[in-house]
Amino acid sequence: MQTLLNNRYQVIQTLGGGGFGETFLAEDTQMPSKRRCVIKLLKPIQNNPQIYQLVRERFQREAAILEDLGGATDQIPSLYAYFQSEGQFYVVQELIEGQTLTAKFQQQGLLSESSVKEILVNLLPVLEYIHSKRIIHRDIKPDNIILRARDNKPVLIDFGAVRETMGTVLNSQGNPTSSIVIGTPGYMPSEQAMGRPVFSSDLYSLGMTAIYLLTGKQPQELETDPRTGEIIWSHHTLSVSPTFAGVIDKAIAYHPRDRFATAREMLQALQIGANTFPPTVPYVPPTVANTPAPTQYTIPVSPGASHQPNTIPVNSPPSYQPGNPSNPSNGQRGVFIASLIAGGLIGAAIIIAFALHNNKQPQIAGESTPAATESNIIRNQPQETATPTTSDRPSPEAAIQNYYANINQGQFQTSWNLLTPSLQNNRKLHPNGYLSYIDWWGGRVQSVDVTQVSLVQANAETATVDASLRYYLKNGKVTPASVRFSLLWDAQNSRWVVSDAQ
Ligand SMILES: Nc1ncnc2c1ncn2[C@@H]1O[C@H](COP(=O)(O)OP(=O)(O)OP(=O)(O)O)[C@@H](O)[C@H]1O
Repeated sequence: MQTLLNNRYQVIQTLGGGGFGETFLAEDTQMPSKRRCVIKLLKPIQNNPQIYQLVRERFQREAAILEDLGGATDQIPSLYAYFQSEGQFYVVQELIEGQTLTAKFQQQGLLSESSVKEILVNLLPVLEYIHSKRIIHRDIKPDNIILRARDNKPVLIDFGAVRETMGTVLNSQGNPTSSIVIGTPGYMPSEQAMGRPVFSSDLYSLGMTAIYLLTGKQPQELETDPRTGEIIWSHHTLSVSPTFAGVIDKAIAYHPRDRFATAREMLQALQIGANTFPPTVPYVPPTVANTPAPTQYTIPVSPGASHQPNTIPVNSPPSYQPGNPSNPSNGQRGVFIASLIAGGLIGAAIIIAFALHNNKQPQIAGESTPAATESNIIRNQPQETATPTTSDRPSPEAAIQNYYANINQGQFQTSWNLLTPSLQNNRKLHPNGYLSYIDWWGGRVQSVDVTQVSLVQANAETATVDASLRYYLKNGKVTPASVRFSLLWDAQNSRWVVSDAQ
């Protein structure tokens, strides 16, 4: 019989091993039940003091975290003991009987939306708790979540990578240094890869885990949108609702600022997001034609070379100058339109924006390019509104087209990010923020046709555009609308963003 570890633990089998250690299944011979446990051995490399120090810290950290956290929730293994023996470090912890999400996927293939949602809903409170302790897990991935056999609850393991945000490391000058990069490529967001994880880094990793379960694709196998940097994944699954996809998209947004700020927010989004909340705004369609919804509207979109990969709030928005109301005849359209706006403008003219932009053609008002002609772009006051310094910008009309093109392509996170924060936070339009937005655009609207776009005014910082839209709703109805958009020039990202719609 093998000697007992620490005179107490009988190793039964090896569960895994990595660069810094090994994990064993063992039996506690000093407990009456001979209960089984998991022992993690961390092996420092003796001749490398830096690594020795890192491993030692990792060991102590995992033990302390498990002691603190594991006692408070049963979805984190409890710490049973930790000890040092012959220069090696051991952590003894609760054995979670069940299978990792990786094993589950390998056994049963793709998981359904409802199964994945259940996992997220059950895991997010654990993350909320960890984050409330100012701890970032940093290595959430299918391998580190075990579905417990007895109740199917997800249990989070492997706390060797956690970073306590309070425990910033100081360098020799006494300045805080960024933490050592720990995490799994693909599952960790870019800020974490740069050594600066934030709480929403864990939400990103959880979102990537969900995508793996829904699509079977590892993060490296997924494409990204060259214009926005966002990950494109939903076409790999046929059975995910736009609302659920929207929640995951928000979790995995490239920039932390575009993600859910907290685990609770993401949890609420999942709980509310089951299409149970009312439409974005109450609306009565002005006219309804019973024409069938068209097949998926597709618009050629060229990657715009000058477009930055991500969304940054617009800097100091200039004050909005309302233009003349256009087509004021329809008294019902206000609220409806507002929701639309928020939702999505675009349709066809991306072509124009990019064609014009890429060709570096000066945007001479009144000059009609072939693309513009195709898209029925009209400029009402061409000579007066042209801005001499903005000749190589995308046109405001094209920005509106681009907005709706994103919606038609299901890129709701991207279109949402084309709204100014104040429009995003407009509770009349979006009572539940982004959730209301995706509920409307993803849940109820099949596509939007931009039948006409006309420039009302433009200067270096603001523009006003009138658009005629046609909404093809999922219930088969078709609803026309006229909307006046206010746009602001976002110099940082070289694009127009929508600040208002009426
Ligand atoms: N508390 C636990 N209960 C049940 N199984 C566990 C527990 N902790 C780890 N395991 C399993 O042991 C195996 C090894 O896990 P562990 O995460 O410790 O090592 P690793 O993944 O090889 O290394 P790393 O720490 O670098 O991620 C995995 O299959 C994991 O699911």
